[in-house]
Amino acid sequence: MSNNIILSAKNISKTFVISEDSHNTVKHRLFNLFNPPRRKRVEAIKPMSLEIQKGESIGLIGRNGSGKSTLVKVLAGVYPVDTGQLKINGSTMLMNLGVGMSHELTARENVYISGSVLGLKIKQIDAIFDEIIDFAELREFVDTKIKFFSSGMVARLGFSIAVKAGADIMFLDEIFAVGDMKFQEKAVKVFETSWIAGKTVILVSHTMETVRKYCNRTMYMRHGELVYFGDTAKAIELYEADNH
Ligand SMILES: Nc1ncnc2c1ncn2[C@@H]1O[C@H](COP(=O)(O)OP(=O)(O)OP(=O)(O)O)[C@@H](O)[C@H]1O
Repeated sequence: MSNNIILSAKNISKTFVISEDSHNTVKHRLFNLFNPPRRKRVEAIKPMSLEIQKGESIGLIGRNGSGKSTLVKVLAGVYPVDTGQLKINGSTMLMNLGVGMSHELTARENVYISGSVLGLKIKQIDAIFDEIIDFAELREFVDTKIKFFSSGMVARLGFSIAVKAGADIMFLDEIFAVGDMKFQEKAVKVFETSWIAGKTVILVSHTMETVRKYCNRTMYMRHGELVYFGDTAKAIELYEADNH
């Protein structure tokens, strides 16, 4: 892998097998004993190859169900690939509605666990702990189990950890869609500071303005296929043309 390439994927794919269970009442099940529910294959990620350079800010767009979340989960190592190879040259962090957070643990415990997963030592986490909690505006809830948090509060905690502890590659799945307006403004501000400069970011978003503003290249997905990966304006144009 060349020095500047932080992520390289060759022919990766991911298929889910789901059962189309229409037999969900007792009556249906009894009358269909010999006619089990059918299994359906969903090719969430059709074979694709891509390379991302260090420091790039990449947009990921596409309609609901086109495979965006599955792709970031595969690239972040949450799901194993079915085929192909994935090479990552650094630490990764996936931020969406609380993925990676343990709901039975408190905000404090989650900060320490996420920090260690990101490779920080306890002392390093101690040093940024207050900043994380204050940025997330969760001081009052620091010792509350996050299962009692709203989804926006969980997202705020995840985003604050990302901002303060940071991984080499940040996957941000619809982070601007969660959190209240005030927090969204704060999240956007982070993007406008130098934070984004040293990081490699993959931003999943349905808001074209955000993608246009912050992403130097963009991937457009349709039905699990990577239709286009390149210039952001062109990707948005293709997406909008398909959805007219
Ligand atoms: N864990 C899973 N098990 C089975 N099928 C799944 C799973 N996760 C996703 N899928 C299926 O894979 C396809 C792609 O879903 P995915 O969530 O990646 O789309 P998306 O582009 O992120 O959608 P959205 O914009 O709504 O978030 C969909 O058909 C979905 O039903």
